[in-house]
Amino acid sequence: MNDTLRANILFGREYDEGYYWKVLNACALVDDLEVWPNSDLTIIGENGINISGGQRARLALARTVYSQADIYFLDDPLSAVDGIVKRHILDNIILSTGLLGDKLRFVTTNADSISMLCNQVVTVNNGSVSVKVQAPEVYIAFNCNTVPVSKPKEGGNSSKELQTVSASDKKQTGNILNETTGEGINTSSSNNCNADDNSKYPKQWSHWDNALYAIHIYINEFRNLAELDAEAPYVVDSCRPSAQWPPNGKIEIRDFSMKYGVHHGYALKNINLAISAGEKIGIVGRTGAGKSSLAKVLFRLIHENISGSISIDGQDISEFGVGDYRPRLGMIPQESSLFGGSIRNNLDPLHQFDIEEMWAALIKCGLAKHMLSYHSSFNDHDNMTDHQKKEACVREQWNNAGWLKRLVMVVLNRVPSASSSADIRKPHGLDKSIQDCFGRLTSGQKQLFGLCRVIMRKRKIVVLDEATANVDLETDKSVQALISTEFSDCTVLTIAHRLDTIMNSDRIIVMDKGTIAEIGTPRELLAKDGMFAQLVKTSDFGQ
Ligand SMILES: Nc1ncnc2c1ncn2[C@@H]1O[C@H](COP(=O)(O)OP(=O)(O)OP(=O)(O)O)[C@@H](O)[C@H]1O
Repeated sequence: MNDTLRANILFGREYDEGYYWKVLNACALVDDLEVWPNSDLTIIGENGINISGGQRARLALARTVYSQADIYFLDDPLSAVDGIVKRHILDNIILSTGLLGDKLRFVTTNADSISMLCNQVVTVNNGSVSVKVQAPEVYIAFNCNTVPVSKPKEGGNSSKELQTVSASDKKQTGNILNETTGEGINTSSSNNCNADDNSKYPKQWSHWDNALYAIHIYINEFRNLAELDAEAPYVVDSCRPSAQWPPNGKIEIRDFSMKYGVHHGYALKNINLAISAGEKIGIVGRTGAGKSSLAKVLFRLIHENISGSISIDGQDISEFGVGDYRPRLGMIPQESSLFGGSIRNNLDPLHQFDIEEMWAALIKCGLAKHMLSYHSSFNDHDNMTDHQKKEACVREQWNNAGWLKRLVMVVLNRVPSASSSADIRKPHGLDKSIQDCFGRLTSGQKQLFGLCRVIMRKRKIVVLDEATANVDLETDKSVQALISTEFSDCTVLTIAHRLDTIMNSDRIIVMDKGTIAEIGTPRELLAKDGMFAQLVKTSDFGQ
């Protein structure tokens, strides 16, 4: 909700100060409060737009823990946080030593290191289910000392100050974009919340209250849009990138600092960084450390309260219009957005690519087989020969062509052979709606679509922001292998909590409180035995 952090956690329940701070501490949220202008009374935007992915996940966890239910379903609650915070949450919430220690807990996970700690493991594989009852591994509590137990200094608790913040907390364009395309928080369910469509609202609210609340949000959204600061110009006629820009992908960041608002702490503080063309960089750090903020400034999503410069291949990026600049970089965000409509329109809304390119990308990302699985000729797309795949593309092109294009295809001898009688456009070609082909997409499948889009566009600089956090380890490995072949000559910046994802990087950056705390090859950083080594020790990778 567009309300304070506290209201988002209480969610209509009474404020029990002692238990509330216990929950905040157990969710490792106390540290985060230091950089927010009004501690736990800071307004977090609709869908948690003002906070990081890991902070959103921990807020949802705090809400459900605060509700004191008897039975908990925690849907992959730890995938968005780093190893140290993960341990903290296991100790303080999920395991027998934690706040939920005496409750029945169902936890979905793709990490063996977590299932090892459970009494029963239900494995779901291709629709079949197996159950194993086990003695949980003895867990040695990890003393991470990350969070003070006391509540932080009382800062801006007066409603007056609250008003000040909400009035000055104007939205950035990037946030509005995120907000209109984002999916909102997946809260874990508890028996104190309505689990239906109204789960967003406190239980005691009537439908009228809900309707009024919705209208309130609607009006506020318009107000926010009206108050939106003008972005940098879309196109600057005197400085336009050539079609091939950037030629190499070398990045230089000098003395760069950024705040999300005048009342906020620094999200990025005095960043100095030189990345060579083609280098593969892993970016890690505690949740809220500034990793996504670094990606945002690279895409020029933040315009105010910034200082310093960023250049790519020697060109200061602030000199370009944002409309010219942003599409030159590739990005797979924490949550890829898809919209209703055909697969074709989702991959290529501007109709810039031909069908072969789209199919090739879908095949590489392992999505094509879903689309073809019902078709008799292509029951198992993985088993199709290259020739058959090519035939499928030609058939698709033929099916979609008007008479003139078919004529051109005849002249170019690109007519589908009689043997490829399958009309793959119907019912499972690119014009099929995403929903019809995939039903409800998993977050992992959405990410694969994001990858598909980037593969088609072949950018020299690609940023992956927790792109594979929600896919299982095996898929993550194949995605990483795909990235290393597809983007071998590109500069790739990979933000990840899961260390397997970035262990093969040329260099690793460890971020901490908006600064670059460590930088070096994985080997150098391990030998240094600093923050990176600590993250490795606390991660599944370390085990
Ligand atoms: N739009 C925003 N407005 C205000 N503060 C923000 C906004 N986005 C992020 N922040 C704050 O900036 C800090 C850095 O956030 P960022 O998203 O860069 O962290 P992160 O390292 O990517 O975290 P995570 O691993 O949880 O995704 C956090 O304290 C966060 O609360």
